[in-house]
Amino acid sequence: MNADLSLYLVTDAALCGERGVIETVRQAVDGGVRIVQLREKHASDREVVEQLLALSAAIDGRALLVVNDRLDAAVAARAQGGRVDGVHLGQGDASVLRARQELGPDALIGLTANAPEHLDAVRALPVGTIDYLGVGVIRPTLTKPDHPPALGIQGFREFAEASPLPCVAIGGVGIDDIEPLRAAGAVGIAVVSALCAAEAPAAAAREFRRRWQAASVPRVLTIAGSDPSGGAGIQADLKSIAANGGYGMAAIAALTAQNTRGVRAIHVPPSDFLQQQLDALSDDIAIDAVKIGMLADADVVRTVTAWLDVVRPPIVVVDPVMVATSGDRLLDTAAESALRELLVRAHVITPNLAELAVLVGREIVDWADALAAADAFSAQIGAAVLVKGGHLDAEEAPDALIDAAAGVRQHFAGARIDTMNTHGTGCSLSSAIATLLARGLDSVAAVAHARSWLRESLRESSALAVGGGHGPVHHFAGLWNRGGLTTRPAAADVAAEWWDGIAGIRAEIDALPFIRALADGTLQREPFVFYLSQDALYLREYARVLAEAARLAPSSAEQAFWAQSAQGSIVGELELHASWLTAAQGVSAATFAAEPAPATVAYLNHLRATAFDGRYPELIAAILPCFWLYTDLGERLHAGAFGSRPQDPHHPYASWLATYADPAFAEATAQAVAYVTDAAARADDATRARMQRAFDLSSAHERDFFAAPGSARDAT
Ligand SMILES: Nc1ncnc2c1ncn2[C@@H]1O[C@H](COP(=O)(O)OP(=O)(O)O)[C@@H](O)[C@H]1O
Ligand SMILES: Cc1ncc(COP(=O)(O)O)c(N)n1
Ligand SMILES: [Mg+2]
Repeated sequence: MNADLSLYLVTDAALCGERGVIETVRQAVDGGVRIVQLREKHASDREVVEQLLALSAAIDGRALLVVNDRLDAAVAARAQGGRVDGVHLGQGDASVLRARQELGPDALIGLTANAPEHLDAVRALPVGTIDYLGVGVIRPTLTKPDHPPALGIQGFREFAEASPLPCVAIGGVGIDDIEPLRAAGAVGIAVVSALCAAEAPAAAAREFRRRWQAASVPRVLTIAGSDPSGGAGIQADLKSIAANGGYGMAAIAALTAQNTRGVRAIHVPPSDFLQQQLDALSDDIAIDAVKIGMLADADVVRTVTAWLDVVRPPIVVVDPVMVATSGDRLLDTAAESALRELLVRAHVITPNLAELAVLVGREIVDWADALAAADAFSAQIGAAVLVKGGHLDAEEAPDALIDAAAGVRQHFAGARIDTMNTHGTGCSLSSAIATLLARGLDSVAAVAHARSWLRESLRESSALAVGGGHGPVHHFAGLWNRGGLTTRPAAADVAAEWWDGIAGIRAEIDALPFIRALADGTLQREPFVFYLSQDALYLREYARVLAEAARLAPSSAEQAFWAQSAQGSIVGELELHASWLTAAQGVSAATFAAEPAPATVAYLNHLRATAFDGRYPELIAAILPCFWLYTDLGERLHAGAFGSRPQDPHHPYASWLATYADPAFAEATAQAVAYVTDAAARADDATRARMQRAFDLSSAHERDFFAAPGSARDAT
């Protein structure tokens, strides 16, 4: 059974009040009710038949219609041309076997059940006698005064698990029961008072529907053409649906032989084969949204239109594909008038500028003109029109959603992304919108969300290397980046990986006698002065390397950052000289040999060689350990690591300990880490690997630099 029972309205004339049952149902169906049960306990058969006919007209195929108990009225209403889909019977009502016999195999027949013996009775019936069970009550309710004991969510779950048939939850269901009931296996929820007694049944239904949709994965069908290169058509649609949280299905309307450069051939299978694909789906699967793309010719368009009229999917998004990005025609000119019949059945259509011009039958001169045309066309077809500005000759690539009937005129601004990879953007966008609508977003939110997803996929498209023409967008860029699946990691992941990668070196630094003695103040004056002199020599050259990074920086912000760091490094050198002179009092002359020690030379040679190569990413990766390791060590020493006592006025190296715990230095380090790891995240694999090597090497040099002064502890 494929019937959509998700939001099931049971009528109650008393609760509908002056508005009446017919009008209440009309509004509730506007809001997304999928099945209506006329429940009329006291009216005569004749009156029930009349009501069914009126309801059938008001629903107009947008939802299913069944009648409670009155099998004869259902048969009579059908005989008078009403669309009555079936009956819902209680345990004491007419025989389900007789109902099946009189209404035929396609009718929808439901049965109320709430006890284990009811399930035994159902199992004893021939397969196909009943389509679903109405299971309840869930909570005590006034609309069924003689109701059995309430099942609650857990009782419903146990019942549904034991049931051989789909179960709709009924009786006292409130909006907050939707998620738990869906999780408990409900195929739908039946509501009486929350809709019948609502001040605005459409709005109430919309909210129920939204909550229902949000509680599970929507089933989204694309009817479109195949693009074997995977960037547009069916293939793009399925990726887009998956990337946006839907379960994707595809009925192939046409096949193309195309790649990123153009379309070579088109093959259109007989339209009755498309019909078979569509029927196979709708006979078995409740479809939450349909996206329609390339339809090739008038026969195909008419097949889809007729199928929509039977199935009435709750969401229909049509991308009126006429011409591919490459300029090739994807729809017969003869099919354009048939397309109009399809568009009036859509909820949202997504023409690009050229397609909009064809649809309105006139030239579009500019963006303002496009909006005016979309406004008129939206009123004409009764659907929302998303005009796409991808083909504008402008710095901006704006879109606008215009729904004349609903009074929606939403502009979406966005700077044009500098890329050739726009193959399939229209297909991908419309599928994303269909999926997000099916997830319960309203149209403006769905478009906004779909656009920001598409923009990210466009920005990241360079990660793919597909063809030499207009390449595809990277449908899963966001997902892979966030899930750590990608070869392009997030910056934070790079930072974590690199830092972990030097864990061994960091442990070796921590274990150095120099560090330990520095921390607890037992370090002799001589190795300390040696260290200061080497640090001063180092900083002078480090400043030049930083200046080189500033010269190579790709943005002025980064340029300024490295230039400021260079200046900071020079200031640091001058300060070291001053403290060195103070500290050196009483130190033997040999220690003042202001020649760079081997470890200093080695470190500086590595930095200068990297700078000389002129590759900015590697250079800043080589620069980073001096920031990062010092900040880390300084902060830990400041916090008392290894017995350091920075607040102790008698600690001989307290001022040194303070320098490296400076918050401004920590801030600069965070910025440096961000620049470097951002660059690494954006880089290709080979560059990122070279960056990490440069970073690792500098870290090892840091360790050797700390090791060089030796360990002699102060004897005093
Ligand atoms: N270079 C680009 N930068 C940003 N957005 C773009 C770019 N090219 C297309 N888009 C967006 O992609 C979507 C598809 O638009 P468009 O190219 O006009 O339609 P189609 O792909 O059907 O020809 C729209 O949301 C549009 O704004
Ligand atoms: C099978 C098929 N369908 C549609 C398009 C249009 O692509 P776009 O999304 O770029 O307009 C295409 N090139 N191929
Ligand atoms: Mg398109």
